[in-house]
Amino acid sequence: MLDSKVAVIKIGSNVLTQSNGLPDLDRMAHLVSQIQELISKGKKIVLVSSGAVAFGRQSIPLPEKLNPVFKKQIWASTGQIKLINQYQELFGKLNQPIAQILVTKEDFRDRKHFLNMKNCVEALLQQGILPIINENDTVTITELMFTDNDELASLTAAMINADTMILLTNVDGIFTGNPSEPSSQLIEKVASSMPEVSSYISATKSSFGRGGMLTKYAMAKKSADLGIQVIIANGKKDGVLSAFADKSLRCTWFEPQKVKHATKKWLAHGAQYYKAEITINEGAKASLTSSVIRSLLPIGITKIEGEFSKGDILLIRDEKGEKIGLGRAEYTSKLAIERLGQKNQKALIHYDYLYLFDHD
Ligand SMILES: Nc1ncnc2c1ncn2[C@@H]1O[C@H](COP(=O)(O)OP(=O)(O)O)[C@@H](O)[C@H]1O
Ligand SMILES: N[C@@H](CCC(=O)OP(=O)(O)O)C(=O)O
Repeated sequence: MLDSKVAVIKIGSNVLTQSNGLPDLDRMAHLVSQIQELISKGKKIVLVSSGAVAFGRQSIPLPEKLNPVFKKQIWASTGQIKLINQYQELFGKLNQPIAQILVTKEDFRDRKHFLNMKNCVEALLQQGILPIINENDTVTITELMFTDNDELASLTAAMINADTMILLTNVDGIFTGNPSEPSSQLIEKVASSMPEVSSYISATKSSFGRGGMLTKYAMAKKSADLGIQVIIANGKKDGVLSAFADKSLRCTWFEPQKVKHATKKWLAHGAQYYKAEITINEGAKASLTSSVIRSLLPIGITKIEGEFSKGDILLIRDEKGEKIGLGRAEYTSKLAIERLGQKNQKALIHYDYLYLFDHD
């Protein structure tokens, strides 16, 4: 495990909930004091906390037959107040100011929203205020939703250039089988050279969680590829964050790769957020994937599908239709179509805003 200066800590619903569904306020208080201890040691921490639906469900009984979307909206909107009030009370006792940030997927797609959000989080950290982020569950339904808060934590870690992401759940990490089976062993380290460990993970979720261990693994792997060390650990265990600080934590640790440029981190998460698609010819593909730094010029583009504005994310395909990367448009689709296949035109995607899936 490496030292950390800037960390995103994500707390799953199960960590904050007892098996009977009631909020686990003792656990919450214990985690709060450990987070505050890390902050007092000079660490910059952003907290991504689930729990709104769990807190709402516990206090607002709703008819079984009610539309599930309404149920979620009601529990999330009522539960978020309880959740944040509880954090306010607990951190308040330790004189730690907090801020609440509720976000949607759209806020990560739109470059302006993204930068506003990033600036806000950085300003809060600079003032010693702990940002507590959750999904704005009342407006995010179906395709607008993050897979779960592990995805949100991973996007946040990339956004603030965190060196560490800690995913706290109700098991010690990823096991070689069902964690409750005695024969299952904890996988302590995941390196990029290792074969996929996803085959060990079953789709079962803990009773109050949303994404399950598979999204945790996918997000952890992606973040580690971007240069962020990731820890999946048991938030139900006493002293979990203190053990992280003194490197004695029992967990699954993802070894970080070379740190990627901030913009490329934003793009790396853009796979689901792209606005339009472009196809490039073999020459352009060879040029982009060579070791020389190159931008994508209109002469190498053969097809544009969909409309886009300057700043939107574009998916790049090769002539066989294979997805090869993502990039940020330097100008509109209208201009790009006019310049398609032409020489001596400004690059549609500048190298600094280009992210290649396999060759980056
Ligand atoms: N191979 C595995 N190793 C560890 N946990 C696993 C594995 N396969 C499935 N799981 C399940 O994943 C659950 C954690 O994911 P999730 O329910 O999303 O938690 P959270 O609410 O903390 O996000 C564990 O409680 C465990 O039951
Ligand atoms: N935004 C939701 C959390 C959804 C979610 O991802 O939960 P979890 O899998 O426990 O991290 C809430 O606050 O209830």
